[in-house]
Amino acid sequence: MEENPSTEFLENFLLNYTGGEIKLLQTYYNEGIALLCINHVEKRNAITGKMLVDLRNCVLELEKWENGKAVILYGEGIAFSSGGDLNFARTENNPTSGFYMSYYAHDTLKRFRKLPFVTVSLVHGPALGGGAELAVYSDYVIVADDVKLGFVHGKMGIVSAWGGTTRLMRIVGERKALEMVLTSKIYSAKECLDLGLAYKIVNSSIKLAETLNFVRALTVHDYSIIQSNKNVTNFVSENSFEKSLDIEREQFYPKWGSKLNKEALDKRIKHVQNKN
Ligand SMILES: CCC(=O)SCCNC(=O)CCNC(=O)[C@H](O)C(C)(C)COP(=O)(O)OP(=O)(O)OC[C@H]1O[C@@H](n2cnc3c(N)ncnc32)[C@H](O)[C@@H]1OP(=O)(O)O
Repeated sequence: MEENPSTEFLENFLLNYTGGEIKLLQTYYNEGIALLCINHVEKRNAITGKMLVDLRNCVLELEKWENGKAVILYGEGIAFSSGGDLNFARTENNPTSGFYMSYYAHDTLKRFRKLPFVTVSLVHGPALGGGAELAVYSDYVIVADDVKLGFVHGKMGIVSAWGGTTRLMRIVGERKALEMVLTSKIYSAKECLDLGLAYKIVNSSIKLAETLNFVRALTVHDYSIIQSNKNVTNFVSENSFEKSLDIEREQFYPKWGSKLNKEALDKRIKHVQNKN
């Protein structure tokens, strides 16, 4: 296994797994607000290798945005994200592939955390496994009233792949984070709010409009003020954050392709049952 794989090597590997896209929408750029859209609707916004590459390209583009103020990460269709693509999980079911995926995603998401903009995840419907991990990377998690959020990795014989436990602990504290990852429980909007994971609940039928209003209220000042404030808050404990991601990856990748993981992947997986 290459311990410091190049970006080019990792992208060639991940781009074998196509489907879906993550794209930047400039609809509200005039207000300093970017939309980062997860779109793989037919697979409940499962994140393919190609979508991890898309995400990185979006983050690289955002890094160049001089007068930006905020980014809203959201999912098209009826889910925020069903997590890592099970096609990739079943095909690349070995620790080396797990290491490569995790290494690449960590690097992208560390860059996302360092953006000098207010970041907000608008989370609705299922947000499971890697989907829950992506959700907690933002400064603020806004949940719609239909959210079903769960760190279901344990049920899959793995632990978090993309740094989600490190982020989760920072948001909800050690004991609540541990409870969430140890139980793999699926949380409702009210439970997310009570945990301190969600900052606000929005109505699922007008969720983007409500989230935009929340973001507008936070971004009334000039972009230079917002970015300076974000540069300060981003800096605080950055080193321990990055070190913790390294440890999280060391725990994750040997479990990718383990006996437990294989047994879970061999089953028909549905973490949330439809009511009808
Ligand atoms: C990074 C590590 C990780 O993320 S580990 C966690 C991986 N994620 C999962 O295990 C989620 C498994 N999926 C589910 O629990 C359900 O599909 C959820 C998301 C609750 C949606 O249920 P429901 O609305 O009834 O839809 P469904 O099950 O019929 O699925 C529709 C189609 O989407 C697919 N799908 C779903 N999740 C994934 C996924 N993670 N990767 C790839 N495909 C996924 C389903 O297989 C189904 O596809 P198809 O229509 O049968 O072709």
